Amino acid sequence: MEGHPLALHDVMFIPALVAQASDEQNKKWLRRAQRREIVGCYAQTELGHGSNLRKLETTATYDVSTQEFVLHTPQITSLKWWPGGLGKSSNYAVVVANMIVKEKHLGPHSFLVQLRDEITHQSLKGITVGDIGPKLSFNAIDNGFLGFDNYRIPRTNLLMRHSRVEPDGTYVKPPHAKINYSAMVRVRSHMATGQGNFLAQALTIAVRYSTVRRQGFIESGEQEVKVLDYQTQQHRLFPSIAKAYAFTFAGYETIRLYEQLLKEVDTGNVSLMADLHALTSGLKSVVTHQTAQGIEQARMACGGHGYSQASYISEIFGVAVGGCTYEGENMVMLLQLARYLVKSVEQIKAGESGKLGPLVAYLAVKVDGVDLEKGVEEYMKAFQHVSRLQTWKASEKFLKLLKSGEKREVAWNKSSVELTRASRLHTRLYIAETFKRSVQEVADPRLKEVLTDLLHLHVNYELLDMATYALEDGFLSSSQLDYVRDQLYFYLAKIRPNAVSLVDSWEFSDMQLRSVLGRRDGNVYENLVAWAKASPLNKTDVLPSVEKYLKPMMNSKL
Ligand SMILES: CCCCCCCC/C=C\CCCCCCCCCCCCCCCC(=O)SCCNC(=O)CCNC(=O)[C@H](O)C(C)(C)COP(=O)(O)OP(=O)(O)OC[C@H]1O[C@@H](n2cnc3c(N)ncnc32)[C@H](O)[C@@H]1OP(=O)(O)O
Ligand SMILES: Cc1cc2nc3c(=O)[nH]c(=O)nc-3n(C[C@H](O)[C@H](O)[C@H](O)COP(=O)(O)OP(=O)(O)OC[C@H]3O[C@@H](n4cnc5c(N)ncnc54)[C@H](O)[C@@H]3O)c2cc1C
Repeated sequence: MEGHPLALHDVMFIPALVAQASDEQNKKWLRRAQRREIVGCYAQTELGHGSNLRKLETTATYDVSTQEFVLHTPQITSLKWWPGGLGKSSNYAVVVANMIVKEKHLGPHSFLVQLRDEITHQSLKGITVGDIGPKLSFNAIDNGFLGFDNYRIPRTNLLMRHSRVEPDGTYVKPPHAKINYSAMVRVRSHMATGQGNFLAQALTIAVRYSTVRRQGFIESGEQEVKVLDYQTQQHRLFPSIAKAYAFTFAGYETIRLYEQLLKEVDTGNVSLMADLHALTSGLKSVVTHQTAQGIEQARMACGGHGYSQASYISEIFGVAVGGCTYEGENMVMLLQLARYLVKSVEQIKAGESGKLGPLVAYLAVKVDGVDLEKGVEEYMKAFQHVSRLQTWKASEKFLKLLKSGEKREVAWNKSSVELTRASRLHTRLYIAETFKRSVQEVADPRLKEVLTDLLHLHVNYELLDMATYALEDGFLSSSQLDYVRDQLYFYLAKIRPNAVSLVDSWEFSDMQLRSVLGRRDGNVYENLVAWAKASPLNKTDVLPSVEKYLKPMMNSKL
């Protein structure tokens, strides 16, 4: 759970080679990487810049006389900082640097760079590399720093699948300006399933424990109730169970789209890039945020024992919450999706609705009201309405500021909170729609019934959560919201008998969960005592600190 020093080798180094190195280059490097003869990482972020890639400072200047690139770290803020596995484990890196050819700055490009000797593992001359120190979590990964002192690499180490520098310095442009960002898009495409998995782990622990823990009464009776029978406990946990499934379904779709994109790009078709970038930017942001919230609620749902490391939920939280930052800070990525939404509104205003992609076509179609009692389809229309309303509102605000003479960037900044709200609503609509579609495709009728209950829970929970938007223009009435509330409570109770099966179906082993509270056999109390007894503080009855500090204090006459 704390990560693995080779994680980035698999998650980013190899995928960057697959997507960005030419076939010829990969004949040389990929097999070696796959066999782990060389170990690599993805070195992009710098001490001074992570979000704004166009301002990366590491330079790769082409020297036509030797046909080499000279990598250099001009100042302290240009040090690579954060890359996982960079500090100690990797002997190679895909380094993203600002490429300069014939004095022309050509923007961020990726290079394969050897950092350490393959035999001794010592860092090479011209390379400064090390670990950045302990972090909130992921402490089994050596996130590192890296500096170059006019370090030379062959021209052929520029990853040349999509763009090239010829020996004479002629630059051949890629088919899409952002094609070198593909390793990031890949990770973002995988993050919804990865985060769904973290959420699922925390929920398995909390739900299982909530059937072991008995405290208080609902009706006066002989035995105290399992805390899972409290409506508040169900409200805390069950909507997150639905989300863990929803995120997984949405993630399957983005992974499939990424694979499709890879194939299409190889045939020169880059049309999917903008759509997938917008989609994964929003999805990674919403999913990581909601996952972190869900895990924290799962911890609190375990009361005092949730706070103990024996629950293991704090570890899961630490790792999962990193996703709000890595692969693009969430606000920054929500604003990337917002660009796409605003452009869509501009297209509609220009009478070009026909050109809108399928995920944003709803922005052009107004709906006057919904009859929620007719079922999930009507909820989708309500989600579309709130997303459309907010997207138009935020876009109009931005466009009005522009018209009033504000500079584009200033107008954008002044509209950015509203824009991020639009991005979240659009993404939540996407999640609900993929959830609905995925459940419709389930063949087993009993499984479909349980998942349909979860879907109903999800849409009612979500609509209530975004109710202010729907009330704002009178789209939903307060009696409709009462209906949504009643439905929510109905589905909480309906899901209760299946809650343990729903989390058990994820099939985490005790070894994976590492949680005393979430044990499959439910023997929580005996094992909490055993876990406490194993604490290093309990190795001796009396600690050395008694003689050293406590006694002098207790015996002091002052
Ligand atoms: C839960 C973890 C899951 C991870 C799983 C990964 C997959 C693994 C699979 C299986 C393995 C499972 C095992 C899991 C084990 C887990 C182990 C631990 C994993 C830890 C992983 C940690 C990895 C972390 C790595 C990193 O963080 S790398 C660094 C990431 N950095 C960023 O993301 C930087 C963010 N910034 C940017 O991307 C860019 O700066 C920007 C914000 C996009 C802006 O770029 P730029 O300035 O160049 O462009 P703009 O001017 O803003 O826009 C101009 C137009 O370009 C369009 N655009 C931008 N980007 C793209 C793109 N990528 N594609 C297409 N188009 C793009 C933009 O939309 C603009 O268009 P316009 O039309 O509006 O003009
Ligand atoms: C666990 C972990 C693993 C990582 N692994 C890697 C790795 O393997 N390789 C790698 O290269 N990097 C890695 N990183 C770095 C990571 O990708 C960056 O930290 C991340 O992209 C955020 O960039 P930043 O640190 O520059 O944040 P900043 O941009 O400095 O963010 C600070 C604040 O500024 C705000 N902000 C910044 N720009 C804007 C804007 N335009 N509009 C509005 N608000 C803005 C942000 O929203 C945030 O609130 C990792 C980071 C972490 C935490």
